[in-house]
Amino acid sequence: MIEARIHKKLIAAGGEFSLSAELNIPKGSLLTIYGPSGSGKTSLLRSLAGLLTPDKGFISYQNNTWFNSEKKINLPPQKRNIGYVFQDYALFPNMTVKENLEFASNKLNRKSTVDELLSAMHLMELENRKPDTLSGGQKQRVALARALAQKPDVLLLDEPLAALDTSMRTGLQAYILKAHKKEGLTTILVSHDVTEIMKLSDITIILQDGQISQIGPPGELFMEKHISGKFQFTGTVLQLIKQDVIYIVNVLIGKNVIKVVAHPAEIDGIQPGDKVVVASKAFNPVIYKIT
Ligand SMILES: Nc1ncnc2c1ncn2[C@@H]1O[C@H](COP(=O)(O)OP(=O)(O)OP(=O)(O)O)[C@@H](O)[C@H]1O
Repeated sequence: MIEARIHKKLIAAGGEFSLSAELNIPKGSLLTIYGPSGSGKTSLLRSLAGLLTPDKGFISYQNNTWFNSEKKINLPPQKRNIGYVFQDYALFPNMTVKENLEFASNKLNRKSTVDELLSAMHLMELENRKPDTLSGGQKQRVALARALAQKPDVLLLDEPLAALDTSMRTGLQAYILKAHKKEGLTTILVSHDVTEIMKLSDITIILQDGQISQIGPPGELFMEKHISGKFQFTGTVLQLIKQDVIYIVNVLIGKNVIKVVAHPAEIDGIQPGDKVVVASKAFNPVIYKIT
């Protein structure tokens, strides 16, 4: 269990605000953090990792104190056994892909751990390359592999799949979930992708202006529970997924994701990011772009 009470004054462009979060995360959970840009998601992860010192509060993992402002305890990051995938990857530039992983892994089973991760992340062909010769998506895969190589207790992921295309993203989502379960990790994932959150996490917190505004299973926070026969909503297209001869369109409406079944002709010209209206016509869903 991670128990944390974190209070930290942050300075945004518009002035000071307080990050103030109380978390009890059972060991083995996969918790996601969702919220607008600047709401404090990265600062919360950095506080847990020991990279940002809270003004007040405490953090413990399995009853071991990592931070306690009153008792003046503040374990450095390397004593917290955390794997961290940063938004900007933070790879060692002078080491190859393989050396980055070897550096992070323990001596015990180093070779098998590194080889397994290189293979799982499709990095075998890149193992002798230096980070500055890799694409953003490739760097992100190396960063994820390196975080797992150190066999952490707690895995902190700051939008780890943001730079990847859909098929790589889907593959790595499955791999994260597998590693999370196999290693019994406690994982905290920052994501803006509601579909990803729904797929991966047991529990989600929504952070707004440094405060937890909602907490619960993502299905409850994001899914529309009572869709009536007659409805008309505006939303943003998240994803179009081809399934045989039809498309499944994931549309974000408020905080809810609606799945609309559409024929190719209906979604002609519609792309992720477009604002659309989802309505019903004779009990069939229709979708059209707002121009
Ligand atoms: N060490 C710090 N001291 C004071 N303020 C900080 C510090 N680090 C970040 N901030 C400020 O805190 C605010 C929240 O930043 P943070 O990176 O935690 O947000 P975020 O929710 O992760 O955003 P994004 O989704 O864009 O990554 C920002 O306005 C930032 O400038």
